[in-house]
This record gives sequence, structure tokens and C-alpha cells, in this order.
Amino acid sequence: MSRPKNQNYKGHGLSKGKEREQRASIRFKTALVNTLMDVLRRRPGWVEVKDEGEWDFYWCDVSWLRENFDHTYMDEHVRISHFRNHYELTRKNYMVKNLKRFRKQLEREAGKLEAAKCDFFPKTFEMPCEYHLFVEEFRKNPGITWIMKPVARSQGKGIFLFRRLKDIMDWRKGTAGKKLTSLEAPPARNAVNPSGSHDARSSDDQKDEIPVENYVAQRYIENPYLIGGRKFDLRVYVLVMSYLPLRAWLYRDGFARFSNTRFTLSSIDDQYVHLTNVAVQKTSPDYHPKKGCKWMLQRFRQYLASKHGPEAVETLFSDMDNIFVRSLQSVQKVIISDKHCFELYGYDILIDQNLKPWLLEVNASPSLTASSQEDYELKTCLLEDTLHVVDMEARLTGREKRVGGFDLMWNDGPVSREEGAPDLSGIGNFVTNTHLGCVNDRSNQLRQLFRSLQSQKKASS
Ligand SMILES: Nc1ncnc2c1ncn2[C@@H]1O[C@H](COP(=O)(O)OP(=O)(O)OP(=O)(O)O)[C@@H](O)[C@H]1O
Repeated sequence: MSRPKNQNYKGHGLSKGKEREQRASIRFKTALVNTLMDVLRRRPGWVEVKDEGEWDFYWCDVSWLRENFDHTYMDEHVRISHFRNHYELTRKNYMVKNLKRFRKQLEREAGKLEAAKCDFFPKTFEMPCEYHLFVEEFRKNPGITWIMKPVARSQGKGIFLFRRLKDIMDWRKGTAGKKLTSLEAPPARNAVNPSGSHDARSSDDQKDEIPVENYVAQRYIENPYLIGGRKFDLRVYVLVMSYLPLRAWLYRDGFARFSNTRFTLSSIDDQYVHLTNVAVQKTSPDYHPKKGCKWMLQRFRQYLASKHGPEAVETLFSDMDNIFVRSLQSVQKVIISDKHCFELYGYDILIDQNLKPWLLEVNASPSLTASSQEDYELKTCLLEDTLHVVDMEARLTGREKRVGGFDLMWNDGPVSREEGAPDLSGIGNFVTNTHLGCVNDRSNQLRQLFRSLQSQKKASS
């Protein structure tokens, strides 16, 4: 149960057994109205709490953390959906700062070879504070393309590409971010998207103190892997249950997000060519709502395997595992590891023509809104499986290596992933089939549910 720190607690003085008895149902609260709401409402034994009611589980947004976390007392069993200072990983500038520091530490302690395993993020400078370092680097490689990204916005807002220092001069004068303006909203300082329909960028304490909007200047990956001539990036989900010790689960499914326009380096001002965010692509004149711009990860794997063979695909996916683990390790000592917190991260990965994966960023609030039936199925399974791992019902033994579509990737050390490792929870075998692409009953149920939700929506509008 949760309550403000100095408020009297109704259940105070009850024995543990009585308390557990009283908690026959799990009281949940959520700040998001999307697929998540469907999943929570359907979950047996879970009841929704509104407004100031006490809760056991809260899928909060990051602004709630800032305003309430430090003043809320939480009982042992209570869980919330973010770590207190999640922005250490989910703000573009902090992520890079932590990765650079971690790389240096590895070089000191384990040598250059080990440190080189952190070379998965494009060269990045924080602006304006690293402007002079950036200029030095810029002059070393004339003619290459750079990308400027606001540190705390999302959905491609405020992003632009450049090749001349003059463009940065304009930015410094306060005109930056005006190149790709068609989608641009006013700087979303402290903005939180209450519907959760987008990847609402973290709104956190640090942001309040930033007098001008900060950017990162990042080397643009000029040779992205193309499918059908189009650029794409991957969205992969990682669930962290604890930072000390680090305990992280990797979801088997995810998707590739494609641009609608053929890739070319000749027009760097065209956002539809260079930015693969769905929010950007949806506004493209060539966008087909039915076709969408996503491929499920399984389909992407199959495509790559047919082109390059299974070994190349294995190497690519294990290089991605390396990214997940190292990036989490880079913030392991910085993030406040509170036993009440978990976090479902959305990783954005770009693959180049050498099949090298690059980490673009990590999202604290990956979009949970479905853009198609397939997407709805993926997100529903993802959320159900997340709740299985969070385990408010106390059904897991703690020895599971697989729960639904999640594989335990790191448990204070690497976790061996034998093929067909049993799902000890007994929860996930059924679910896992869905992830392997089998059409089963559950999948059909979801399809029906999706259709009925669609027709309800139509009827009400
Ligand atoms: N260094 C890079 N090289 C090539 N393309 C990039 C690079 N950085 C970003 N992009 C492209 O720009 C898009 C948006 O970048 P990024 O995800 O960093 O910003 P964002 O606005 O926070 O997006 P999101 O809403 O997905 O969080 C990416 O999906 C990718 O297509």
C-alpha cells in the first residue's frame, strides 16, 4: 500500500498474514490510457483505483516521480514503473556521458579490448557545453554528416541534419531546430503526455534547471542497412527489475520501423528519408495506414537469415545483447536501485551495412499505443508478460529463466540461455508460442478483442 509519508495507514498494526489476506485483490493505478489499460483491467484479481485511493501497483509517468516519489511511503510489496533517476539512461546526453565514463573505467580496469566492446554509440557531443570539442572533431572529418537532437524531446521533434558549421552557428543564435519544422511543437519542457500515446520523453528535475534547450550533436550513420531501399531502426524491449544486483530481462519480440521514402544522402533536409520515427512517417504523403511502416522482429530475423545466413543473424543479435547489458552496467552505480521500482525500456537500435548495431537511445516510456492489430498483439503480450515478471501475485519461484516472451538476460552475471530452457513459472509456455509466430487460441482471442475494441470505438465516434 502506498500513502504520503506522514499519513496514518489504515492497515497499520495488522499481522503479515492478515495483511496478505486483506490484499486478495491487487489495486492498480495507471497514468496511461492505451493498451496498458486493457491489460490491467483484464487481469484477474486486479482492481482499478482512481484519484487518491491507495494502490499496490502504479504505472506512473515520470512527472509523478518528480513530484511524489520522495514523499510517498511504500510498503514492501508495492511496485511502480520507473526508477527515481531513470533519466541517467533515458536522456540522450546523460546516456552518452555515462557510457563514455564506463568505457574509460573499463579501459583502466580491463584493458582496451574490453573497452572497445562499448563502441556501439555514434560519436556524440553535448551542446552547447562541448561545442569546442565538437568543432575540433568536425574539422578532422570534413564533409561527413552530423545530426542534432534535442536531449529531452521525442518523436523526431527538433531534429536536423547538417554538414556545415554555419548551420550550427544559426542554431547557436537560437534559430536551430527550424529546418524540419513541419511537425515541430514548442519545446516540450516538462511536458508529459498523459495519454502515453507517444514516447513521452522524460520530464525530470534536471530539465527545470536548463536555461536553454540542450542538444547533442551526433555523427550521422551514413550507411544504414536498407531493406527495399528504405532505412529502418529497431525497437527492442528490456525490463529491469533491479540495478543492484543488475537483473534484466530481454523481450523476444519487437519491431523494425521503416521510412516510407527511399534512402539517399543527397537531400539531408528531408525528414521522411532520415527519421524513422512512426510519428514522423505517419505524416508522410506516401504513408498507407493499412500497410503501416513496421515489421515484427521475427520477420526481420527471417529476412536477414535468408540474405546473410543464420550465423550472421546470431552475431548481430548477440552484439545487440552486448549493447543492452553494457548500457545498463554503465548506469548501474548511478541509478537509485529501489526495490519498489521496475522499468520497461524501449531501445532504439540502428543497423549499418556491415550488420553492426548502433545504440541511438533508450526510452523510459516506450509507446504502448497500438498502430495495427499486429502491434496490439505485440504490446498486449509484452505488457502481460511484464506483469508476470513483476509478479505482484507472487507466483514465481525466483529461479525462472524465461517468463512468457521474456528471457532472463542478466542476473548479477550472464545467464546461460540453453535452447528450450524450461519456463519454470508455468505461466509463459502458452504465451511463448505466440512469440514464435504460432497462431494459437490466445492470438485469436486477441484478434477478436482488437476487432471488438475497434468497432466500439467506431460506434462511439
Ligand atoms: N546517429 C544517427 N544516425 C542515423 N540516424 C539517426 C541517428 N540518430 C537518430 N537517427 C534517426 O532519427 C530518428 C530519431 O532519433 P532518436 O530516436 O534519437 O530521436 P527521438 O526524437 O527521441 O525519437 P523517439 O521518439 O523514437 O524517441 C531515429 O529513429 C533514426 O531514424
